[in-house]
Amino acid sequence: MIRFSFKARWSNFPGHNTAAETDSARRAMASEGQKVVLITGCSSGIGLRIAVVLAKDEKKRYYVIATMRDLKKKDKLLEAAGDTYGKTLTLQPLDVCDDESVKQCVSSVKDRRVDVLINNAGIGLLGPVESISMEDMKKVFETNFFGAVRMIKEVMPDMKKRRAGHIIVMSSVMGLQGVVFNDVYTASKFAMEGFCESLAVQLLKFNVTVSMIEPGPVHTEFEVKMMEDVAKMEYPGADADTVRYFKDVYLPSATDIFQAMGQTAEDIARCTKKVMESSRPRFRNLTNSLYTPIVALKYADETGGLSVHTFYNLLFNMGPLMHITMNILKCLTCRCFRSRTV
Ligand SMILES: NC(=O)C1=CN([C@@H]2O[C@H](COP(=O)(O)OP(=O)(O)OC[C@H]3O[C@@H](n4cnc5c(N)ncnc54)[C@H](OP(=O)(O)O)[C@@H]3O)[C@@H](O)[C@H]2O)C=CC1
Ligand SMILES: CC1=C(/C=C/C(C)=C/C=C/C(C)=C/C=O)C(C)(C)CCC1
Repeated sequence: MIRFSFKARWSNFPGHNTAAETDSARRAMASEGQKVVLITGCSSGIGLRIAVVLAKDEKKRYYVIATMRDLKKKDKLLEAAGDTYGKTLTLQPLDVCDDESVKQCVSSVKDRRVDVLINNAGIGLLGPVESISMEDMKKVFETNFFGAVRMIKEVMPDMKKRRAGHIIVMSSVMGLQGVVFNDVYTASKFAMEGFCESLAVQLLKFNVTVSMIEPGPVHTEFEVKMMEDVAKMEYPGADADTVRYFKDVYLPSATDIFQAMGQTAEDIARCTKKVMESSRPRFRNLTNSLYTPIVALKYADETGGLSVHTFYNLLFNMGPLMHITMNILKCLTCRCFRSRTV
């Protein structure tokens, strides 16, 4: 079992909200006409990049409240944010798994006005189900599903009252299509898709928009933690064949797919900004067109047979072919090839 991230108790961070940090974070205020954007999980990866891209908006249209559960990890964000910190970007502690932390953070926002909520915080979980404890599975749901739900519950009533707002959720292609050995992570993203698909209808009546962003593989800490964990994990409870399929069949294919199809956090941030700025934001937003055919399979055959058997064949019968295909794809999509042809 491989866990990409970890949850920590809010109260375990003595330095999480020092007076100096809070003062400096509060010095900046949203100017009139600026949209207040609250983002969860900004210590690294996609959340960090979205915060920076929005804070650096040329027209200064956004006032970004970048949040993270451990403010000791703020340096990477502040370095990337440069002189926007204290102007269009501010920092707040927030653990999406902690009721009190969520309430405190939203209450610290002037008039509780969050125009755009970006639910980005998330953790992964990979490996044979037999080897994963129920506790670890619950952590994934507590962060990816209940964490986002907790945030939505806190900001939604004010958005409904104001008849304005945009809720954005960092889902995944795994929110639309199951992927072998990602059973629990996939389930948490499916849960989010179902929750938001239902909520979007009610919220439309209040002029509040809901959008899902569905990236495929993205090169972030997520991938780094995965590779680190793979090297040291054992799989108690899983039989030798299953462990072999996971380590020798799935992992090499997943590595190929990351290399060939992987996007950057900057790609996802730009896509998210585009969704925010659209006059009619779409509900679903795949960030990687290479994934469209994979997701389309389930809509082409409502019995589910086509996707289950296609993925089975891709993984177990066409592994070497997939390796070659992914390398060709990697070559075709790499910037150096494009710069030589354009
Ligand atoms: N990378 C990928 O391939 C893809 C990722 N996604 C989704 O994108 C989102 C961001 O992931 P990514 O940037 O790749 O990964 P990272 O691991 O780089 O970032 C995850 C962020 O979530 C934070 N986080 C985790 N638990 C909590 C919590 N309880 N409260 C607040 N913050 C928390 C982490 O904080 P800390 O540093 O404290 O752990 C970190 O800032 C996730 O929802 C993920 O599921 C979707 C598709 C593909
Ligand atoms: C192995 C394999 C696949 C793997 C896909 C992967 C590895 C996707 C990763 C997505 C991520 C990391 C999403 C995060 O939210 C496919 C394409 C389904 C085809 C069948 C074989």
